[in-house]
Amino acid sequence: MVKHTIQIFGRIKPTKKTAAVYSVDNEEQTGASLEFVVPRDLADGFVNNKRECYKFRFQKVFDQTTNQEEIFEHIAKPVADSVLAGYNGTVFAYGQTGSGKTFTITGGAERYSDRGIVPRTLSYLYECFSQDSNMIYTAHISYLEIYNEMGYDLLDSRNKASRLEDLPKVLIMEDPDHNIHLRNLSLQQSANEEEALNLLFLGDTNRMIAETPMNQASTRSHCIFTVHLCRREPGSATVRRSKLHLVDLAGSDRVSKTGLNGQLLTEAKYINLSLHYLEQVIIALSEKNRSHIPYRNSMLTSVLRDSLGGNCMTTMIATMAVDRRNIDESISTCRFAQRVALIKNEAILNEELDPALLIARLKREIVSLKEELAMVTGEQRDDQLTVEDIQKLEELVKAFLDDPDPDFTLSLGPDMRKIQYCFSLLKIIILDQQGGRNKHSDGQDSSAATGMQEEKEENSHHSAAEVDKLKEMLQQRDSEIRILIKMLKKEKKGAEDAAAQFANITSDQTASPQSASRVSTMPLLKEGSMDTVSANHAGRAVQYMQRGPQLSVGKKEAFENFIRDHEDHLTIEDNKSLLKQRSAETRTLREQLNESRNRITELKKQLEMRRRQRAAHAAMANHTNFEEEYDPVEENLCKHIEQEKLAYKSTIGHLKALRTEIEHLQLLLERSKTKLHKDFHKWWSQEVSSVQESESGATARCHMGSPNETLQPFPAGTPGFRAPGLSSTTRDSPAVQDPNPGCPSSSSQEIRSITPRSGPPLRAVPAWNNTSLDGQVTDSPPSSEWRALASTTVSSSSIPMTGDQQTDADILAFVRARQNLLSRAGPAQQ
Ligand SMILES: Nc1ncnc2c1ncn2[C@@H]1O[C@H](COP(=O)(O)OP(=O)(O)OP(=O)(O)O)[C@@H](O)[C@H]1O
Repeated sequence: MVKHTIQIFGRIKPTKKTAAVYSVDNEEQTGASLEFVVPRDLADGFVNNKRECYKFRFQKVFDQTTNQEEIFEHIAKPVADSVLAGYNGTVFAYGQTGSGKTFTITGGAERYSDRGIVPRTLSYLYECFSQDSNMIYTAHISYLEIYNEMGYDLLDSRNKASRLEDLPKVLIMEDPDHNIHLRNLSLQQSANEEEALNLLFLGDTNRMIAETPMNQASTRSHCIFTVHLCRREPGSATVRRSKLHLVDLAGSDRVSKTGLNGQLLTEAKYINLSLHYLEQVIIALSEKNRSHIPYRNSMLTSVLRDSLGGNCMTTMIATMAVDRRNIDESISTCRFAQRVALIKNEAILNEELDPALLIARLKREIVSLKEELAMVTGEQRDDQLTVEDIQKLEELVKAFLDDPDPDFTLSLGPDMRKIQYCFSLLKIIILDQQGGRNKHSDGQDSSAATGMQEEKEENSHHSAAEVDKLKEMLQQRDSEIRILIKMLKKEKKGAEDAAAQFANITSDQTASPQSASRVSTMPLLKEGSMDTVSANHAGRAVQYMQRGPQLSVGKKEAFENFIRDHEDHLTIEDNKSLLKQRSAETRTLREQLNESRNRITELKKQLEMRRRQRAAHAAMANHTNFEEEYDPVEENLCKHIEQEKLAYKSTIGHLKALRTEIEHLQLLLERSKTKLHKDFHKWWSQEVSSVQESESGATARCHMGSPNETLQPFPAGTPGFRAPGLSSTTRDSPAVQDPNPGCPSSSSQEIRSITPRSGPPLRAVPAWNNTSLDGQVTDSPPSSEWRALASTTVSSSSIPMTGDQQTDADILAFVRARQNLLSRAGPAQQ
C-alpha cells in the first residue's frame, strides 16, 4: 500500500492583458509557492479585505511559458507510471471557465504541439506496452460526460447525436460492497495507440456535436476519460487491473459572479452544486476523524470516489488566469487546491487472480497430480498416447539428443507411458546407430528390437494417416483464406477508389492503412450528385461534406462560401499543408529507409564474401586460427554496418514520430470539418427561418397589392429568396420579369447580402452566376432546369425554389407543364 497526499500543481494561462501582480517560486525546498499581491482597492471585493498578499503552496507551479510537453512530463507521466505498475491514478483539472482545463487535459485543436495530457498519455502507455515484452497488456477506454447530474456515454459510435440527450444515458449503480458501477457506459478495447486516439476523437466529436447552447464549449459539464488497464505475465493467473481517470471539470466560477438567469442559472446551480459537493467531500476528507464522507450526493463525487481519499494516486492541476479581472477566481481556485492537498489516499496494488486463468491452471495441476499419483501407486494408465503426444515426445527426444549440454534433461512429467515410450525411442536410435555391427548378434535382443520397430512402424503408419488428414484440412483452410483475402482486397479497393475520388486531404499514399480505412468508412456522396457544382466546388465541398448528410446544390454553394469565410478556414488550410509536408517527409524517410536497408544488405554480402575469401586462403595455407587475426577490411565493413544500422533505427524513430503527428493532424482536420458542418447547419437554419419570416410578411403585403396574380408567390422559395452566398436575383435573367416591383419576394429583388447573425459573413453572388472557388464568375446558370425555365419565359411569375434538388426539379416540372397547358389554351385565357 502506498500512502500519499493528493499532489497539487498550478498552471497559469498565458495572457496578453495586464496581469495581476503575482510571483512564482519553484526553488523552495518543500515545493513551490504562488503569491498574489492584490492592491487595496481590488482587495475590497474579497472575503478578507485586510489582506494584500495571498500565498499558496503547490508541488510546482507552471508559469505562462510552460508547454504541453513539460506538463505531461511533470504531471501526467508519473501518474501513468503508477497506473502501469497496477495502481489507480487520476489527474483532474480544476479552475474557472476559460482558464485552460480542456487545453491542459485534451489539448488545443489547432496545433500538433498543443496535444494535451490525454493523447500524450495514450502515446506513452502504448509505447511502454510495446517495450515490455514480459507482460501482456490490454487496455479499454471509456469516456463519460456528466451534465446536470446525468451521465452520457461519449463513445457512442452511431454518430447521430445532435443533442446531448441523444447520447446513451449512464446510470450509477452501487453493489452491496459499495462498489460503484456505471450502467450503459461503454468500455471499448483499443489494441493500439491509433485505436485509442480514434476513441478520444470520437468522444471529443460527440462532446462538440452534442453541445447545447446551454452547454457551450464544455464549460458546464464534467468529462472523464478513463483508461482501464489489465496487465499479466504470460501463463500467470495473476492480473493487475488499474484505472487512469483524466478529468476535465466544469468551470468553477461562482454563480454570483456569472450574472446568469433562467435555464443558465439552473444549470450553473447544478454545476455549482456538483462542484460544491466535490468541495464538501474534500473538506470532509481533509478533516481528521470524519467518519462519513458524502460521496453519494452527486454523480461526480460518486464516480471519483476512489480518486478522492481512496485507492488512487491522484493529482490536481489548478488552472488559473492571472489577468486582473480574474484574480479573485484564481485565488479561490488556489484555496480549493490547498484543501485538496490535505487529502490522504491509500493506493493499493490492484492484483487479483483471474478466475478463468486460475481454473485452467488448477486443471493442469490436477492432471499432473493424477499422473504423479498413478506413478507412485504403480497404477497404470491404459489409454493410448495420442498422435500429438507421440510427435511431441519425438521432438523432445530429438532436442535432448541434439543438445550438447550434458546437464540438459529430458523432462516428461510423471507419466509412465511417456517415459516408456521415450526409452523405447532412445533404444531404437541407439540400435540404429550401432547399425549392422550389432544387428542380429543377439537373437533375443534382436526380436525385442524388431517388436519395438514394428510397434513404432505401426504408430508412424497411424500418425502418417493423421498427418495426411491434417494436411488436407490445412490445404482446405488455405484455399478458404485465399478466397477471403481476395474478397477483402476487392472490397478494400472499391472503398479506397471511392474515397480517393473525394478525399484529397487523406489521399497521401504514405498515410497508414488504418487511416485509409478511416477514410473509406466515411459516408460518401453518390456519383452524379454534384453535376451542377463546378469541379473546384466539388473538390473542396466534398472534402468537408464527407461527414455530414448530402447537401442540395444551393446549399453546397452556400457551404462553399461559408468554408471560405469561416474563422477556422486558415487553420484547416495550415493543417492541410502541414499534413502534406509531413506526408512528403514520410515518403522521403521511407526512401531513405529502403536505401539504408539495401546498403546494409550489400555490406553484409561484402562481409560474408570477405570471410569466405579469408577462410579459403586459410584453408590453402593450412592456417587454422585465422578468425582471430585482425582484418582491417572486415573491421571496416562491420563498422559501416553498425553505422547503417544506427541510421536505420533513427530513421524508424523519425518515421514513427511522423506517423503519430500525421494521425493527429488527420484527427484535427476531421474535428475541424465536423465543427464546420455543425456551424454551417446552425447558421443555415437561422438564415432560413429569418428569410422565411421576412418573406412571409412581405408576401402577405404583396398579395394585397396584386390580387390578380395567377401564380402565387411562395413565401420562402421565390427567386428573390437566395440561399446564403447563392445567386438569388434575376437581374441577369431578362426572361423573368417582376410582377410586383418593390415587393421583397418578387423577382426584381436585387442582391441581398445575407450576413449571418452568427458565423462568418457571406458575400452576395449575382443570380445565374456560378462563382467558382478561385473567385471567377461564369455566366452559366446554376442548372439546366434553370436554363430551360428561362427559355420557357415564365412571365409575371415568381418561382419558388427550396434549395432541395429533387423538390426544385418537381416544382420546375410543374411550372413547365402549366406553361404548356396555358399556351395550348391560348393567350386569351392566360
Ligand atoms: N496554456 C495555454 N496556452 C495557450 N492557450 C491556452 C492555454 N490555456 C488555455 N488556452 C486557450 O484558452 C482558451 C480557453 O481554454 P480552455 O477551453 O481550455 O478553458 P477551460 O478552462 O477548459 O474552459 P471551460 O471551463 O469553459 O471548459 C482556449 O482557446 C485555449 O486554447
